Amino acid sequence: MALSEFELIARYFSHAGAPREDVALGVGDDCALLRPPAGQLLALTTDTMVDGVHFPHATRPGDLGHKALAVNLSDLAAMGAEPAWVTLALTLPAADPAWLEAFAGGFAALAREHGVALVGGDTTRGPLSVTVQAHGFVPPGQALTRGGARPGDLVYVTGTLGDAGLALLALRGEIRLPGPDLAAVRERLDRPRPRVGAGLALRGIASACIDISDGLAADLGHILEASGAGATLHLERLPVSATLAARLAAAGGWSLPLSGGDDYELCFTVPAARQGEAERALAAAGCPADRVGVIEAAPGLRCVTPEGDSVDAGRGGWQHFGG
Ligand SMILES: Nc1ncnc2c1ncn2[C@@H]1O[C@H](COP(=O)(O)OP(=O)(O)OP(=O)(O)O)[C@@H](O)[C@H]1O
Ligand SMILES: Cc1ncc(C[n+]2csc(CCOP(=O)(O)O)c2C)c(N)n1
Ligand SMILES: [Mg+2]
Ligand SMILES: [Mg+2]
Ligand SMILES: [Mg+2]
Repeated sequence: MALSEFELIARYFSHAGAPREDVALGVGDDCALLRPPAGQLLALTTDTMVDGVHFPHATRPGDLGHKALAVNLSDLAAMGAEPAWVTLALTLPAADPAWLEAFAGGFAALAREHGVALVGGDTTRGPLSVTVQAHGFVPPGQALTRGGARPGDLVYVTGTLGDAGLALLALRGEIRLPGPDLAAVRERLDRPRPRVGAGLALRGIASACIDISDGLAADLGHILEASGAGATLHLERLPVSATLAARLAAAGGWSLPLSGGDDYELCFTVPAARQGEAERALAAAGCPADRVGVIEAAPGLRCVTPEGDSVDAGRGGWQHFGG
């Protein structure tokens, strides 16, 4: 017997997250009823993923469930917010139990890892598309915004950049990778790890922060615009995996780390006087980070090589319109 819409919701999504005491009423009524903690700000964000646009059609459903949640937790991380609740709006071409089981499993595993409750959503038929809205908490005055970078601040990036873009090149047949390297970069594309702990550790230390979804050049560009500043990036300092480092020229030079996107790492700025504090806080959070540049008063992004040559970062980055 075919699964009805309400059986589908009850079976796969009524418990696809962590239980939380601040959820007075979760999945099943016209609204969820939630208890925001007294004295904290609610941080709220949403991102959509569309088949063939945000993920290759062949993406496994468990990976899609993970990634749709991960990209939203990444935005909470970028603000220094502590994740709490999420909603899930799903548009599905068909109600396939095996697909739903795997999708809900990937979603629930990451939700439980971060103590996040799935409190509601929507289910419709149509071309595959997944929208998550994530809610988190941050004390007043402690959110990491895009607008606080000042000349002299140091620019940092967590983890490594460009592997997700390399995976897309390989999946399109534009570059050949040995099996283990392909598996490693596909893991970065399909199962990004949102830097929630790093965002929390940077509260009260970073002067600005953003998560890297469209590419470092574009996303650092948002910090620069919001802060009314510019920056110089030292390309040789950009953190890349051994897999990407071994074939950087074949993969388009610095274009993947600068503009490949889908990295879900954090780019943040720190006043020079707080460099040690920032590096210790991130180390304690178990998050690698590299100092890649400096904020300057002159607007624009300048990318330089150790020889002093300038490289054009272009307008770069992932955009749905224009560009
Ligand atoms: N249709 C819209 N209506 C209102 N606000 C929007 C709309 N689309 C985007 N925004 C807002 O514009 C800002 C930038 O959105 P954007 O989606 O670029 O950020 P992001 O989620 O950090 O990046 P990405 O989508 O690449 O992960 C955010 O504050 C977002 O809430
Ligand atoms: C099939 C396929 N084509 C391209 C990409 C790359 N990509 C898609 S969306 C995005 C940035 C974030 O999007 P948004 O700004 O909408 O949140 C990036 C880097 C992909 N992952 N899969
Ligand atoms: Mg967005
Ligand atoms: Mg973001
Ligand atoms: Mg986002």
